[in-house]
Amino acid sequence: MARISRYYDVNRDEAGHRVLEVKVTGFPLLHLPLLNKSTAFTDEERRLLGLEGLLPSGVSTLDDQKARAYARFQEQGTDLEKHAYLRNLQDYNEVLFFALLEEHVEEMLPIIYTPTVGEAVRLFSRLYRYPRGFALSSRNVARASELLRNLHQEDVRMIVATDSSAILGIGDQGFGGMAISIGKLSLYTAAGGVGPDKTLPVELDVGTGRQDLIDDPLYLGERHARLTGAEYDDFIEQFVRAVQTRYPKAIIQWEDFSKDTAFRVLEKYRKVIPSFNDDIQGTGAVTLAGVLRACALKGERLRDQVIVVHGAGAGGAGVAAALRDGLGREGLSPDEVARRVFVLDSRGLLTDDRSMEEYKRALATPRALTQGWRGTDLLSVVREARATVLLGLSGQGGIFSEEVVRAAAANTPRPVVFPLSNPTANTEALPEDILRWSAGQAIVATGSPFPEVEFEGQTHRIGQGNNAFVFPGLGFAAVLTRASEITDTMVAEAAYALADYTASAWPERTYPPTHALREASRAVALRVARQAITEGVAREPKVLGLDDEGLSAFIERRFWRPKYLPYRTAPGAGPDL
Ligand SMILES: NC(=O)c1ccc[n+]([C@@H]2O[C@H](COP(=O)([O-])OP(=O)(O)OC[C@H]3O[C@@H](n4cnc5c(N)ncnc54)[C@H](O)[C@@H]3O)[C@@H](O)[C@H]2O)c1
Ligand SMILES: O=C(O)C[C@H](O)C(=O)O
Ligand SMILES: [Mn+2]
Repeated sequence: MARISRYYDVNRDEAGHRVLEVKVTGFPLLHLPLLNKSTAFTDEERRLLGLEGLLPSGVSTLDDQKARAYARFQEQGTDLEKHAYLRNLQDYNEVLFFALLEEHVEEMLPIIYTPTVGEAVRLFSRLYRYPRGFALSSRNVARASELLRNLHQEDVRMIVATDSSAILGIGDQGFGGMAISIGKLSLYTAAGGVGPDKTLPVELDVGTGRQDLIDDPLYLGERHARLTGAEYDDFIEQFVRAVQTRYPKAIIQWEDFSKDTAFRVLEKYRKVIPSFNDDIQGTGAVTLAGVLRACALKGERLRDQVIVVHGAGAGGAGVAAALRDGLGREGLSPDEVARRVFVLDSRGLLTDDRSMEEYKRALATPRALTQGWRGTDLLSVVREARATVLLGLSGQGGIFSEEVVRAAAANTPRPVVFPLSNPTANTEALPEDILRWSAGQAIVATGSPFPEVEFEGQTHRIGQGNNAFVFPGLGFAAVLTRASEITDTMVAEAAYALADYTASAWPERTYPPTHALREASRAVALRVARQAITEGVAREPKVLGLDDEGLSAFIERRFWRPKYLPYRTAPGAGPDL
């Protein structure tokens, strides 16, 4: 049996039930978040594990503990305090943290994830309390393999790694990006079924371009400019090689790399180690899914739309590529596709006669198409191209102005407007404004959560178009099938799986409600796993011969759930560390 951790393993008892065999007892056992049941240790476990006298005599159930923790959660004054409270709980007792999250996912998702996680990133060095994850820096990267051996986990399967160069829409955050890696992995466990013992958040601390961080005496990261060029490339290379050695079954999700590194790192490593870029590919898939749903809601097809993507970084380019692919699948030729998707960066429309970064070239509009246009700024493009779909990935709060939204509404009875930038302050337009400017006709989804909008007696639900609906299922499928590679077709399958799931379970909506995140992720995981098997990239022998029912049952069985297992000591366990 594969070992799970230096401190424990899961085994079967005589009756065949799962039991956790600990190699640590006494006080340290109460300080390992993956092992600590705190007040839920039974009297017998307390006796056996040297815990008597270390805990109050009352024994709580997990439900009691949840009730206690939820009451404390509610007493926290601000969202940031709630975030800190939940993060402390996670670092104290992970089963309890995930059990609580499971019960209150709609309420707690915006606290552990977007938008509050953005504040936690900004204030990371100030909020810091307990160690979590793996911090690689320019100072220690040469010894990456050796340092990975300091981690107690023996079988990490899912890594989220950031270099913090473009966190959400708030830019370079130095070491603080670690909070994003942690938040994404919490969703992997809560929604994607990957056990917390199999996840590893990573901060690739290559320095920061922020002088204010370098000058901050409390800053916890490396105090030097970002590595670039060969130094940067070597850093990533050493990280990847070390992961391959220590955790050969691991998958990497690249997160919040700025456009300057995101495409390069993805392309260099996607065939070296199973990996994907969440901002490029996850966002592409989630946006395609939402636009497909929006089209269905208005009784049209994707191929009928003219799409403007505002922002051409990792997110924008990924979204444009996914929509182009979607249009191709509906039968449009490459020429026709080029007339349907218009991408803008900070200098306006990408046209093929312009200078631009290499990765943008494939998304550029032929100059000839813009003949006679009055301009190539956002408003002009919406007007001249007669855009029906407006997708915001520029991180520029408020840039979808009244004029822009009205221009889109003039092109079609039901414009689709998705301001997808995070966190909340970076949203390109507020849902209530979009609905007002479009006389209640727009179909709106946002990257950060927004409450529903009442407009002229109608209630409009605002879907959350966030890659959270894609990455947990996509990554989980790759883990379960031990995919050798995460292919573009697997990512596309995630988009169609999400759209189909939403159509059947939430037919009135663009995206499922967040309390259905886990169900949505399972639907995504099933289809992606099937695609991996069909394409021959699945390496897990147990999934190869399975039909859909068998595959679904396999996913269900492997889905980690927060509950306490009975404990016993492993043979040879010491009294403490
Ligand atoms: N909803 C989601 O799931 C999701 C996923 C990924 C990214 N995003 C959001 O997209 C935004 C960008 O993220 P990214 O990862 O692409 O960052 P990035 O740094 O890779 O790219 C940012 C891009 O924004 C564009 N931009 C900047 N100023 C602009 C302006 N004034 N006009 C037009 N374009 C401008 C540029 O093209 C730039 O390349 C962020 O706010 C992020 O939160 C949302
Ligand atoms: O983190 C999110 O909420 C989504 C996305 O990955 C982003 O960078 O904005
Ligand atoms: Mn991101």
